[in-house]
Amino acid sequence: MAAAPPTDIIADDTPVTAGFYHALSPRVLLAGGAARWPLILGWLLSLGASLWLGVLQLYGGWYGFEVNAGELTFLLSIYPPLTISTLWVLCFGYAWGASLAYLTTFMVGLLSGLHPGWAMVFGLANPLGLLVMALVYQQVRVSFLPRSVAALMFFVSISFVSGIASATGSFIWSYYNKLSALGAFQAWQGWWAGNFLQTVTTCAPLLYLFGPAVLRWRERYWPSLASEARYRWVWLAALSSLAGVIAFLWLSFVLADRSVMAMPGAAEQQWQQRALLYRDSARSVYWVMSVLLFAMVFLGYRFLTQRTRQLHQAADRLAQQRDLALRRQQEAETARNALQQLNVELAARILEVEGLQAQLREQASRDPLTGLHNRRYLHQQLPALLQAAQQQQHRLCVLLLDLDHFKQVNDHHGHAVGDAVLRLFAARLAAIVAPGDLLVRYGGEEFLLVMPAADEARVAQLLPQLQAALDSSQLRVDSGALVPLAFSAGVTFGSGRQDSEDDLLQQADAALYQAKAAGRRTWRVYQP
Ligand SMILES: Nc1nc2c(ncn2[C@@H]2O[C@H](COP(=O)(O)OP(=O)(O)OP(=O)(O)O)[C@@H](O)[C@H]2O)c(=O)[nH]1
Repeated sequence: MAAAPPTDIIADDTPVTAGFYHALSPRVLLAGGAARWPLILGWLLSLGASLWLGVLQLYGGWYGFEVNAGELTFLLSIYPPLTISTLWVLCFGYAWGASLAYLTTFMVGLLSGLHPGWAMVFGLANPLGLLVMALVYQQVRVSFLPRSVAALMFFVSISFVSGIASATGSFIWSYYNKLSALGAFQAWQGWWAGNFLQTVTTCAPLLYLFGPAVLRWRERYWPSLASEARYRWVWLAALSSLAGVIAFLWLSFVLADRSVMAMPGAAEQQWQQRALLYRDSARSVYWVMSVLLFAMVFLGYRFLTQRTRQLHQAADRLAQQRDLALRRQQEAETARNALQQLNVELAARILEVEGLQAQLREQASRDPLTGLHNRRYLHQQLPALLQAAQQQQHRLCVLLLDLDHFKQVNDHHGHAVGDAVLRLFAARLAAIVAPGDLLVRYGGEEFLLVMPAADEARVAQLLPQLQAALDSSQLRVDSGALVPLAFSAGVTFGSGRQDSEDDLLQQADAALYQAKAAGRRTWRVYQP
């Protein structure tokens, strides 16, 4: 046995197993489901049982219990097929139970001798009552499993309204059988009261005991969430209930009135009988009205609480969505800030990298020993200097300077002294360089000086000045000996034609060769 749900009113997404009306439509059934055939077989068996019970009743001649309420005597009608079809309506949907009720009543009507046309109309009574029940349960979402006092009270109230709607069949019956007014009145009383009591006393316990298991079985093969209550047909449910009540009142009074008027005789005793009939019928109406009033108030209350709860849930959902949106916004803000920070850091890193690249470029163009630019730098700069000289139509002066007998310095005093000599020579050279001149360490002990604006006179002044500076440098080694420092130089001003870089370098080299050949510590100018 399933545990009782915590409350009989549950949110919209409550599953069918909690006992909320949710029709298993033929469309769903056609779509499949492993238990499709067992379900159809069950329905056919129910139809067979209904017919069998109906026919048994017909031929057994038993239609219910006779009730004596003072002057009112009526047959409390019992109709077993109604219980079976009500259970089908609640557990599987209106169509299942209504079709079952209609077919059974139609067949029983035919067998009882009703004209087929009348039997067709007669069969509609119970489906009408079941419609009221299905409609109310669909719209006001209260569990039809009577597993709480509230759910049971609700079930009783709906059974009453449904019973009255089902009792419309009694008029067809009375009309067709040409019953007297009193007979029709009795039939009507017995019919609705019977329907009502039968539903409450049979369906409620059966639903209580077996409902959960049946719904679990259904849920296993056709899992579905109860559809959302939209209150679209609440007015219809309310109207049909109201129509049932009005019909009940009207019929009670009209039928009682007709019954009394149809009573024969005018003796005192007969008048007394009439009065008693009126009294008893009025009393039954009061009772029923009390029950109805209670049911209406209860229904209205359930409806309102349910609606309020839904509105609360909707408000909560909205608040949650708003909070979520706010949180998202804050997260986006944080992400944006972080991104901006990253951008700033990235820009700083790019600057750093650019600085490092410039540093690397600078390092790559420098000679680490002397700190002068290197040959690589010369080849980067010389084309521009040459082009500028050619455009301005002046001669470019290129000097190639080479230390004399430098190998001996290395050999006699060691490499460290050789390095010191190279640094000293570079420093003296740098001292005579004018802005705009280009000085590089060209090779081991070779240096190249490009002077865009120098002429022979300037060279003739500069080189002796450089030798003098070297002579006065007095580089003394640990042994106390002075290291002799002299250089030779080859100078070119070009060949007078369109010289290339290589031409100029070869010319300077050739002039240097001549200077060396001339005994060193001298310089020569290239003669084209
Ligand atoms: N200490 C030191 N020696 C170097 C460096 N670069 C080249 N040398 C040396 O410079 C010397 C050049 O020798 P040579 O080409 O014979 O020239 P030289 O001895 O000066 O002879 P001439 O040029 O004909 O006067 C070699 O012994 C190289 O090892 C350097 O960076 N440091």
